[in-house]
Amino acid sequence: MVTGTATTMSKDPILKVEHLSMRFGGLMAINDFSFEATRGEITALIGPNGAGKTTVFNCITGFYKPTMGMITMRQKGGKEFLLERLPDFEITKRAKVARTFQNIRLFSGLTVLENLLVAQHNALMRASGYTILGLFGFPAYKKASLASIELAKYWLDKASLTDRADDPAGDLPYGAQRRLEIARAMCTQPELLCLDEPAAGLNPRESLALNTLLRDIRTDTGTSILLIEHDMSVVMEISDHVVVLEYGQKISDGNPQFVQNDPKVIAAYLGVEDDEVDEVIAEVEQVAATVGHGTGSTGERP
Ligand SMILES: Nc1ncnc2c1ncn2[C@@H]1O[C@H](COP(=O)(O)OP(=O)(O)OP(=O)(O)O)[C@@H](O)[C@H]1O
Repeated sequence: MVTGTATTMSKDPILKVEHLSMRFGGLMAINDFSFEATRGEITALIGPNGAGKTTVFNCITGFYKPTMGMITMRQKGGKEFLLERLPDFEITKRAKVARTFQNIRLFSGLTVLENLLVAQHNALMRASGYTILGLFGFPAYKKASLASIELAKYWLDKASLTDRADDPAGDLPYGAQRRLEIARAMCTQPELLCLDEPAAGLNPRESLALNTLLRDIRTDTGTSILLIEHDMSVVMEISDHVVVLEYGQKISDGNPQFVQNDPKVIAAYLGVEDDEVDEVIAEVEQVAATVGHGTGSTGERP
């Protein structure tokens, strides 16, 4: 029995991906993929290795131009941007979509605080009127400069990094670097934050700190989050909505409980055919019972 709810249409979508396809030579990495992310929610994009998750992210954030399809970002005020038509820097600046990468990309020689200030470069340059004189004379620049420090301090605190503010970013432990990357992305004041495997390589304590930071971002700022994640404990604990990809196609879409119990998802992760799922689960339960680790199963499909 599959419990939970499948997703239909979102009432207030911040992101709509429609019929997205991406071809690399002879390989169709993404094939007619559609989903919606709801404003103010955490949406997780999951799937086995090579399913196409990063390719979808790269299409949304302008690193790849999709072969086909439409990606619509709808801001709070109702303004819409077709992301597949914007250059990547405009996707951050105008559409207000920020992202982090699978491999951490901080300015490791700059301090933690400086990393957060660099992220606000665009706003500061605008306030300077794009002139050297502006930097020294414009009251607007001074005001913007103070505001940027306040914003950096806010995110230092949220990411539990205030005591490391003056240390080089490269000296931070791995988990703290991940939180700094997210804090830096938040300093661009995005409406949609895209995180590529934020929990990769984290220990359980760092994973908990990450979950807290992501929940705070959603609750305190209303920023919508789209994340790719392999760590199922993170996905199940913090996501409102989960979309599953396999071989570039959507195989499931719903709340975490629905997706976790969907035989198609179980089959994809076990690497078996859909109709073999019951058989495999029965075998696993039998082995668990034999070695004395009962699964506590009621006999229903998990
Ligand atoms: N630039 C590229 N050129 C050619 N093939 C690519 C390119 N980028 C991705 N691919 C291929 O597209 C498919 C999907 O890759 P992608 O990295 O999007 O998957 P993924 O789900 O993010 O995988 P993982 O979980 O391992 O990071 C893979 O077969 C990959 O080899």
